[in-house]
Amino acid sequence: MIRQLIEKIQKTKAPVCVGLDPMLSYVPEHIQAAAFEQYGETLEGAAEAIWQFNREIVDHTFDLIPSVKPQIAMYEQFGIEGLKVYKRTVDYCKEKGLIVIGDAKRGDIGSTSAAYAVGHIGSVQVGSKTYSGFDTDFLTVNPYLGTDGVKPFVDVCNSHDRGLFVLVKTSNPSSGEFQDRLIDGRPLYEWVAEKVVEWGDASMDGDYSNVGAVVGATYPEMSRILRNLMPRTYFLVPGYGAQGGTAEDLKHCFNKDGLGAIVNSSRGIIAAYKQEKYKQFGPEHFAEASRQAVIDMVADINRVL
Ligand SMILES: O=C(O)c1cc(=O)[nH]c(=O)n1[C@@H]1O[C@H](COP(=O)(O)O)[C@@H](O)[C@H]1O
Repeated sequence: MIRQLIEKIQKTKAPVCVGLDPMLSYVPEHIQAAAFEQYGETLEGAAEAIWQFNREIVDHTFDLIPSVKPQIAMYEQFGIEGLKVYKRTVDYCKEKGLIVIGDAKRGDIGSTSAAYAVGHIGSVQVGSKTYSGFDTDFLTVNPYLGTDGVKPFVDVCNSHDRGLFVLVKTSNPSSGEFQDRLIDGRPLYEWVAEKVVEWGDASMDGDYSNVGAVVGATYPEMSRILRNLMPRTYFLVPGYGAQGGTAEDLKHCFNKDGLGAIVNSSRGIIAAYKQEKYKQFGPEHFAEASRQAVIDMVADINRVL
């Protein structure tokens, strides 16, 4: 699967991923009003509004980008109606030729991880039939439970040619609280990085492994160390834009060939029309603002590669 992602990155010349993290407050009034008119101010109405919002953003950006990353929490807040829109969004993006990174940060004891893996990137047996529940191409995974919590994801990844991005050094302000703690003289994120390499050894797909790593854009010095420790691991890099990460901060995430990382921006793209820089588009043309924000992000990143 990583091979397909890389091919799309090369074709679009855009090592970026649009984060489909819709909050209702980002959805322009006219879309909310139409959805509420149809379904009332209900969870269904909210879900319809975020679906219409997502669809327009995807329609205005799919030709520029290789991938999207829907964050499942934004859908789960609307319960089952939200989850239906998560799935609808995944399917729509795949129809448009995009690689879909499901951001669910799953990880549990082995048997539970196996069920998560089946539901998100694998397939489930129902009598004589098999079904792929969410059917995303990649899934984000939390490695806190250790090898037996991660292995079921790797197994499904190998059997279904899918990919993972395992949390190694996250972008948030408190990420150092545990991740930077020294164990036998080395920070925890380095120990995790070595495990990610080990877990991914049997999942090579071309020059890179299907088992990737999440490395936040907000800690550039650490990304330099991690790039050296994990030369054949693809990085999913969140934290650009809304969290303060800049193009300069991303340099170390990439290998010399310009590959090795895909940079996510969610709010910076989907809520671009709310920023001063893109205000001229107005809420009616929010998706055009998102398109311009993608064009600007790609140019900004390519400038430092
Ligand atoms: O796994 C992730 O994608 C992730 C890891 C991390 O370290 N930091 C991080 O922000 N994310 C996700 O990346 C997205 C960032 O959103 P923006 O800050 O709006 O660009 C959200 O969906 C986060 O859940």
